[in-house]
Amino acid sequence: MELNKSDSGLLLPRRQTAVFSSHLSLCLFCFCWALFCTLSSTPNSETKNCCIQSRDHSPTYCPFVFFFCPVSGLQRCLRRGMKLALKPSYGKLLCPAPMAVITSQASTTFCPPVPARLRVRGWPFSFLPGGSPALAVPVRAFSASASASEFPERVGFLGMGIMGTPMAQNLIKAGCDVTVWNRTKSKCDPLTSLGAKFKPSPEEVAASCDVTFAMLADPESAVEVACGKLGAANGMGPGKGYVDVSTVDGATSKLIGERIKATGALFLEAPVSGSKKPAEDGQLIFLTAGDKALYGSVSSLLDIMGKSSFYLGDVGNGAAMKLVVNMIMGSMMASFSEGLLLSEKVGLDPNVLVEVVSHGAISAPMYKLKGPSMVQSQYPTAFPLKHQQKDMRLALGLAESVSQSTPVAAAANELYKVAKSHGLSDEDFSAVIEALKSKQ
Ligand SMILES: NC(=O)C1=CN([C@@H]2O[C@H](COP(=O)(O)OP(=O)(O)OC[C@H]3O[C@@H](n4cnc5c(N)ncnc54)[C@H](OP(=O)(O)O)[C@@H]3O)[C@@H](O)[C@H]2O)C=CC1
Ligand SMILES: O=CC(=O)O
Repeated sequence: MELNKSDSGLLLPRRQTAVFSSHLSLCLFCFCWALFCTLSSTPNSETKNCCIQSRDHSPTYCPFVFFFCPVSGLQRCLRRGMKLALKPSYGKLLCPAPMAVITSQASTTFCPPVPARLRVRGWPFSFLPGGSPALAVPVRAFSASASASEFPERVGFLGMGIMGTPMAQNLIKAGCDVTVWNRTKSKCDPLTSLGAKFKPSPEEVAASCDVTFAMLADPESAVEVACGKLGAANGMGPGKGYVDVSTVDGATSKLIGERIKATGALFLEAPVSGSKKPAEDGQLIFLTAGDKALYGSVSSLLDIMGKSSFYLGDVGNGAAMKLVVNMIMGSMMASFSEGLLLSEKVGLDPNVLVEVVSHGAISAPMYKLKGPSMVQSQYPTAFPLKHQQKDMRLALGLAESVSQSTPVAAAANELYKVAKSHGLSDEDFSAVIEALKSKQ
């Protein structure tokens, strides 16, 4: 085919040049802005105690942060004296180097708040190393952008277990007005001592809040708390939202969603990936599906509790994604357990196996985290074994529903069942290794 010179020979390079120059101008602008911010700001009484820090607390200067500071509305958070944690993912997107401690150079005089609708998530990052986050997921790139004025006014939290407690704590620490409930009331005490309100039933929590989160053990408890006699649905209505972050199957999630939506409220399923420590550190991954409007209005809250979130469409997709992820995780842990025991039986040091694995392609944070304690037969509970077995069971049901063969997961599930029968339900799921020991 004959090529049109003006189309292929000239215009394309020109376009590239234009893109390059616009990026260059933007970078130049960022630099000037950063310089201006640094020179013109004088920490005042409102800001001098505030800082933004990455998790590694390394005091590296990053000009991009100064550029995004006014855009992100960070000022309003700073004015309220909040200490904001800039998450690693945010840092990576903004800056090629690990970063950053930014003392509050950003003064209120040059950082006027910008309305939320003008805050575009994603586009500014496309020219930075690593490309646009939008390519991978709708990453909440402006994690630090949530100012208190954008939070839903009153937030309810139902279920103060291993996960619910730190999640609610992070909301309280971020300045949200939180009301809690738990079946065992005493577990609410650490939250109320941090400033949370308490209501004696899920219904009353939902009635007194704009949005209510639920973090419950399993499908049965999730349904009971949402749809039972004093369930949250009784307190829901138009203008409210219910976000179920428990790990349940799609059918359960749909049932709860329908009950909630029948009241005129919105529903979002948002199971989380990440265990006790990520929950404490606000580093969870939300797998959401359902009402997109609710996803939008709770995004600032998800930002506080997590490092990223995925919106997956219709209710059921979040649950399915979570079950697939946990099915893989459960099989990985069972296989790792076999490897540890085999290495020991043939005279190798299982600690060295953990080290070897950590250097190669099958390296996983989970092995590094749990391996050393498994070698010592210690299983401090982060993710209870009974919940892992529940997830295997639900994942196998999901596979069955679409006739997908999952023999590895089925075998792993049997091991978790054996471990449960040995009284290990409330131990960490890494205690599944004990099921292999007792077989020998
Ligand atoms: N732990 C982890 O690492 C992770 C867990 N998950 C999932 O999150 C959910 C919660 O996990 P986690 O916090 O670890 O679990 P916990 O067992 O620590 O907490 C379970 C919560 O559910 C409540 N609950 C149980 N049964 C009922 C019931 N019948 N009626 C009312 N409330 C009930 C418990 O109340 P009470 O205190 O009264 O018993 C408690 O608040 C599970 O679905 C789990 O699979 C997801 C990611 C990670
Ligand atoms: O569901 C458990 C997790 O670690 O994720």
